[in-house]
Amino acid sequence: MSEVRIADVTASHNGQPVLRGIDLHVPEGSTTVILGPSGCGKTTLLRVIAGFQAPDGGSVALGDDVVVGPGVWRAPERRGVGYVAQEGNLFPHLSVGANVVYGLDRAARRDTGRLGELLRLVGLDVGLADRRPDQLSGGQQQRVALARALARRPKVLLLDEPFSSLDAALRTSTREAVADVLRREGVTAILVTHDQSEALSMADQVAIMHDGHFSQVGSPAEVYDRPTDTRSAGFLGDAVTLTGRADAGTVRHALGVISVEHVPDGPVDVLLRPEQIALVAQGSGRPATVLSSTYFGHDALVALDLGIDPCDGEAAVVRARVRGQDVPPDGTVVSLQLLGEPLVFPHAGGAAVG
Ligand SMILES: Nc1ncnc2c1ncn2[C@@H]1O[C@H](COP(=O)(O)OP(=O)(O)OP(=O)(O)O)[C@@H](O)[C@H]1O
Repeated sequence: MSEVRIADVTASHNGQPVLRGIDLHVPEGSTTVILGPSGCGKTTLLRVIAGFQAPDGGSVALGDDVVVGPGVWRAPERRGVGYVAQEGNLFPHLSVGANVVYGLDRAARRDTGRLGELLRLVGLDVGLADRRPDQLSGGQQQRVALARALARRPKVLLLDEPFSSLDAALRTSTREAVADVLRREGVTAILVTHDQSEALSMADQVAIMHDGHFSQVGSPAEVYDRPTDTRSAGFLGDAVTLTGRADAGTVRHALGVISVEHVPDGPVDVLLRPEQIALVAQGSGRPATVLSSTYFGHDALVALDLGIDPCDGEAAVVRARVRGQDVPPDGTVVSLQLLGEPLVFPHAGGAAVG
């Protein structure tokens, strides 16, 4: 396995720019998860790394090997890149075993020990080797696709929304099995997903993509706790954005007043996570009225009406996260308290200040 270094990669489709200067370092043996809205360029980046699409500029190196760059073009089959697509793309007419060893040299294809090892590695019973893919569940098919990609001992593994076609329960168990294989085998992997919990639970590093570039790259905790702008914050986890006004070292917003440093006077956005808003005993916090709740079992999000926000003269509504058994009925008047420090950004995007 090798580290991946991507430098200033640009790419387009039919003359339309899609990737606008991508830099990324994926350390050897680690998993980077790319998260971003539909159409922002995630698959295009994987295709450039795999060699299915030529970039307009920039370079990609796998270990010491530059596979594409100025004057360099390595064919996809010579890059040592494994690719697992959304649907697995198994050959429907071949058995599971034949799918896994497809593309290996003749000796390796005959080596049933190696086939058994690969199937066990991804948590599949060796007895499934003679079945056809349509005789397996969706989750089993994705594991076969992973075994096939790992069979060639790739330098790097690319996974493009590999769990998106699976139902919730199968998705979680397949994701855990794949994460376990990646860790145990020390695989260098880049995984694309739309699923925030997938990103937070599988990644050593999360890269948030918007409009063909990364707006933030960092550890899951960094990206969740210290997003660099309100858009990235909204993309990874639930976010509450309040308008506020900075004035001589303080920011006034709908839930109170906070002290800040280095924030120019004027309008700001105040960013919180719903778990930073606590419902406390009546009369001991800022009053609010429960509008509605969305129940998730272990927890719930409660929409709360704060009335007219004096900062902008508009109705302010925030969402707080509470335990599943603590959901207040709609219409109840509750008291709110802020936990921890909110982040402050210049109004309408930009880097965090204060
Ligand atoms: N073969 C193609 N020809 C023309 N345009 C394309 C082609 N493939 C992708 N695009 C366009 O390039 C942009 C980026 O597409 P890409 O598939 O990389 O996005 P994505 O972030 O992976 O999206 P999704 O999350 O929906 O899979 C989109 O606007 C898409 O319409």
